[in-house]
Amino acid sequence: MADLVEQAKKKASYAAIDEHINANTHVIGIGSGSTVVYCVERLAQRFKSEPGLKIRACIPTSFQANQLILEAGLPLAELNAHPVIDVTFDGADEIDASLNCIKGGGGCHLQEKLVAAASKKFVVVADYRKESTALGIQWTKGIPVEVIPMAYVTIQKKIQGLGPCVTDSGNLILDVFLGVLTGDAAVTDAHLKLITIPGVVETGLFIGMAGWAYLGAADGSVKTLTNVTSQKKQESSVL
Ligand SMILES: O=C(CO)[C@H](O)[C@H](O)COP(=O)(O)O
Repeated sequence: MADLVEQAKKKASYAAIDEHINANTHVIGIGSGSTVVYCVERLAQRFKSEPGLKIRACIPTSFQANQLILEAGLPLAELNAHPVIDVTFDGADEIDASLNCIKGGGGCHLQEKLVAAASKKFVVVADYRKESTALGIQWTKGIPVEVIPMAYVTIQKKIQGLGPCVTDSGNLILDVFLGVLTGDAAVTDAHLKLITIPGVVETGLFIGMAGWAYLGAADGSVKTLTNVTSQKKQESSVL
């Protein structure tokens, strides 16, 4: 089982890198979690063996991603130096039919969302366990919500989340279960309900950002899902 899941993560990651990295890809966002490890592995293989690739900068979304980039010998840079990213690869905790995602199971969703929002293309990589018809079915631990420490108790009274854990930005994470979110409107409502509370910095709901999802299956195949509306919105929002 564990081997099948790791194989699925690897196959999905390799397919995503091979389809989205070419001679015109210069700035790449690197997400966080166990699946993107394989993206960085494949990226480094190609960077070292294909002189035609002109990768100038890899932008991390966490301390973990920072170290992955450094250890792979890829060029590390920060978002402030490269505010427009060609493509970002990231994992997800759950992905619905519109490619809306719950992210932040690793506590990195604030920086992940900043990098995703600066990217012309946002590509999600995951294994078969993450695909869902509605958010909240597969990932039942709740939506990760990043809050500033001073507001932790007042916010917890309002939304009854479980936590906290400390993020790379020095904030706290509360996990808030709002039930099963069926359809784009329900996902947006849940995000708005949380983000409008004073002291909430970001939610783990990534709405209309992912244009592609590569999902590794247990049989070794990779399923590709696309959302053309999100692709266009994402590309136009960073230009
Ligand atoms: O959002 C994330 C971290 O904040 C991760 O991308 C998400 O938790 C998926 O991780 P993994 O690839 O290990 O399943």
